[in-house]
Amino acid sequence: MDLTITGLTKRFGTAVAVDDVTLTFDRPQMIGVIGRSGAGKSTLLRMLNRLTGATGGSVTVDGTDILALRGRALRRWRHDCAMIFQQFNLVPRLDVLTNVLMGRLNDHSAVSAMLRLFNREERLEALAALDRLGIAAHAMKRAEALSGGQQQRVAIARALMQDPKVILADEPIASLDPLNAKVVMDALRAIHEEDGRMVICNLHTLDTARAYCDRIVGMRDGRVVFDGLPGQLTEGAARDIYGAGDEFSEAATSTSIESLARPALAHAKALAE
Ligand SMILES: Nc1ncnc2c1ncn2[C@@H]1O[C@H](COP(=O)(O)OP(=O)(O)OP(=O)(O)O)[C@@H](O)[C@H]1O
Repeated sequence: MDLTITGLTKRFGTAVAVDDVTLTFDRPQMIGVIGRSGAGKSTLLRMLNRLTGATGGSVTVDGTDILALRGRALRRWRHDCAMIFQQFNLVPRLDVLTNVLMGRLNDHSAVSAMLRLFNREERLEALAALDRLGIAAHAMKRAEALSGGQQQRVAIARALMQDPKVILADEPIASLDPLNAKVVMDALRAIHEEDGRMVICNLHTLDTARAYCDRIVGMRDGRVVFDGLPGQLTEGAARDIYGAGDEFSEAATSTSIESLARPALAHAKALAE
């Protein structure tokens, strides 16, 4: 899979949120996008799945112009490109299983989804996705009864129901404590490694990006100011990205997730239980 972003720009009035960004992702890596608040990370991701329109530039996936898609073709792309949000975006009063089945909304009307008209095969698939994330035991609970880390895993299971080629995760751990952050990042990493899906993950924190990502893109004031391997992200490079002076401290961008060897999903599940 080849995702090519060329000269991508987004203006809100006179403010430039994303400024002439050019990036090529030519294989399904796990990519971290880092930068301080307001750097343009969310806007970049939202343009990729067309939640936000672009002001200029292009995005192509295997040669198809994503920004020109309409109707059925746009729905198909959104199906291929699942999005995970900081605030999980579950339906709090619905049970976990139905929330996961919502990942199939494209194949059902919203009405049949609310009436829970999913077939047995889909329900088993949703349960399997929850099991993979270590939370099948919570399938019949209301989503709002789960902890933040569990809710984010429900959101990941919902994304898996789309069988996406790309998972866009917009600050998926920003609302979580370090242990839950680790469980969620382990799950995203395992999904990337085991399924070969591309994961593009906005992160506030350097250490998480270094520990989990194959490639790191640093943004500052809407522009890409770093694009390299985790090992190339030196303190000097980090200073450039965060626009910090001598007072810069990596600790200020740390989630305290220890840079442990990445466990397989089964291990992540055990950790979470
Ligand atoms: N809908 C909008 N209307 C106006 N300005 C916006 C809108 N969305 C984003 N912006 C502005 O665009 C810039 C980039 O915002 P964006 O949310 O993409 O940054 P970010 O790096 O994701 O930040 P954070 O980590 O805080 O989410 C900011 O200056 C923001 O205020």
